[in-house]
Amino acid sequence: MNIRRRSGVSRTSTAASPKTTGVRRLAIRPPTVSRLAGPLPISLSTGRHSTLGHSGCPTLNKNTTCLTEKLATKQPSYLRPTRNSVSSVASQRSTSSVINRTVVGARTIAANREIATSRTISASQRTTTVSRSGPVPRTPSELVQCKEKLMQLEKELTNKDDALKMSRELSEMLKSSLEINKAKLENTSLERDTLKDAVITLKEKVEEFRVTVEQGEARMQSLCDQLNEKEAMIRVLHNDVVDLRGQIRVAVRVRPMLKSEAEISSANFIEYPAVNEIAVNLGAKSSSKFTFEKVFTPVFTQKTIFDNVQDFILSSLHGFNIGLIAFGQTGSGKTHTMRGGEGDNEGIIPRAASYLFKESKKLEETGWKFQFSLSFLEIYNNEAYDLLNNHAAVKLRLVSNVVSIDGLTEHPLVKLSDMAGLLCIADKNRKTAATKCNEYSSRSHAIYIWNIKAQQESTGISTSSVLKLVDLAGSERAKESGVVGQQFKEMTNINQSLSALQKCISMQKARSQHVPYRDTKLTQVLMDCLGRGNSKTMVVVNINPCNEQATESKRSIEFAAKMRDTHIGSAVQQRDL
Ligand SMILES: Nc1ncnc2c1ncn2[C@@H]1O[C@H](COP(=O)(O)OP(=O)(O)OP(=O)(O)O)[C@@H](O)[C@H]1O
Repeated sequence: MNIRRRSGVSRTSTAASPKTTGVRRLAIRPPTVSRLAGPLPISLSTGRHSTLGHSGCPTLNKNTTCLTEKLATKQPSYLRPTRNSVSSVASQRSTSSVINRTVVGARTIAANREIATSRTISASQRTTTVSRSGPVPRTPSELVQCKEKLMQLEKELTNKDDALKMSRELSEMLKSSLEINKAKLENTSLERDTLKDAVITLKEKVEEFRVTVEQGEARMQSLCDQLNEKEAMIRVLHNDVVDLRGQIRVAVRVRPMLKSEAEISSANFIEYPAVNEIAVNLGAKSSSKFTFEKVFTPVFTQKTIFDNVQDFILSSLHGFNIGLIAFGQTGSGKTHTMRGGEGDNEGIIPRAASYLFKESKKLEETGWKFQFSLSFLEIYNNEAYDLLNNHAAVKLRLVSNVVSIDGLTEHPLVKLSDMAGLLCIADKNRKTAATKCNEYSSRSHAIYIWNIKAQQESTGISTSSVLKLVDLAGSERAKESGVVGQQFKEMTNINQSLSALQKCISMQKARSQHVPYRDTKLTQVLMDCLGRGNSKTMVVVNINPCNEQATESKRSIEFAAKMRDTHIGSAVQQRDL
């Protein structure tokens, strides 16, 4: 009976439709609507819970029922029905008792399920005020719908629960990440402070270093200035020494007798009374003694010869024009002295190349920079030819007392091996010319012109100078040699040029206003090395020791003595403007 009375109880949801159920809306205040979302097994007349749990729905398990009972006993006041709702329910009781029994059973099951699941709903979900209940199911299909809805709700609930779990986990992760970041931030702040301190220390050190560098630079500049001064002083002293030995220095070199000569000749007209003295004895009545800057006896090697001329050659790097001339009769050893052979037999020209490269490297350490270039000129029958350009003819011009050679090729010398290549070309061109004319090489003057440009950035000084290494033609006298025709012409030209050379040097000695440099091609080419303001000259007179050549040898020595006595004022360094 109790059950029947209670079976007329309508649902307590706020969403219950009074029209359908005949139950007036209960004044239920949220907050935990989700708990109350399904129909509850509550007797509206007594406010007590339904006891239909087990009997109304056999499938309902015991636990769920107990839960329902617990909930019902603890039902809050806002779930209790009003008086109006009770009377309304009573009027409906008889007509729908059967349905209600079923419905109530179903509602109890649903409510129990919902209550059971609602316990896991989060606090946020509990605040929702939406009612999930619909009209009370009256038919089995409605019941099924109700069940489906319930399942759907449960599913949603599970999903939300999962989402909540994930949110919680995420929140935990974010929390821990926040903690880590906080810790990191604190570390970063500490590091930043440490770095700030380090930067300040570094700045101080940089400043100290800058000051030290400035002081070092000033010291270095001062040392460089001192070095430059000393280097300039050394140059002056070096050139003073060279000048003291004479602006025109004359040396005599007597070559040894060749094996072939020794078989048919003897060499006893030359004597060496003292160091740097040579005596020529052509008989009891004709004996002469000469003194020179140097007398190189036959025992002197190619190396010792060069050692004696290298300081002279060095002056060319200091901005002075230098002329080193090999004079002598045919076969006296001029080419051997200047060009020489291979290895130990190398002459002055290849040795000068090595020396200039070596010395220029040393001077580069004091800030000097050098540029070298080379030209090879040949003068034959008073005409000039380029030995590095297929023996092409070139023209000499004198402009304001400065010689310029039109068409003469100039070849840069960057490294020592460049010189060797150019020497080969020159030798080849000379040989080719020699095949056309017998004894050609003895009849021509070969002039190796080494152009030197120097610059010192720190002082702004720049110089340009030239080193001319000359292998003159043989100096025989035409009349005495008895040659005729082409050979006579050659010999005449040779002797004219050699006489002009001697004349120019003599007139320079006499400080003549007019020195006839223009007279021959040879003197034109050599004029900047023959006593002009910035020049120094050295003549090596080569002597054939054989008695048969005694007269010609004596003449050569006398020629040398005349040049030796010539005095030319001190040389002046050739500075660029
Ligand atoms: N100091 C020396 N030691 C050994 N041999 C030498 C010496 N000087 C010259 N000779 C040799 O003597 C010969 C003639 O020398 P060289 O050709 O140099 O004379 P030259 O004066 O240049 O003659 P030319 O005027 O005909 O060119 C060569 O065979 C050379 O090798």
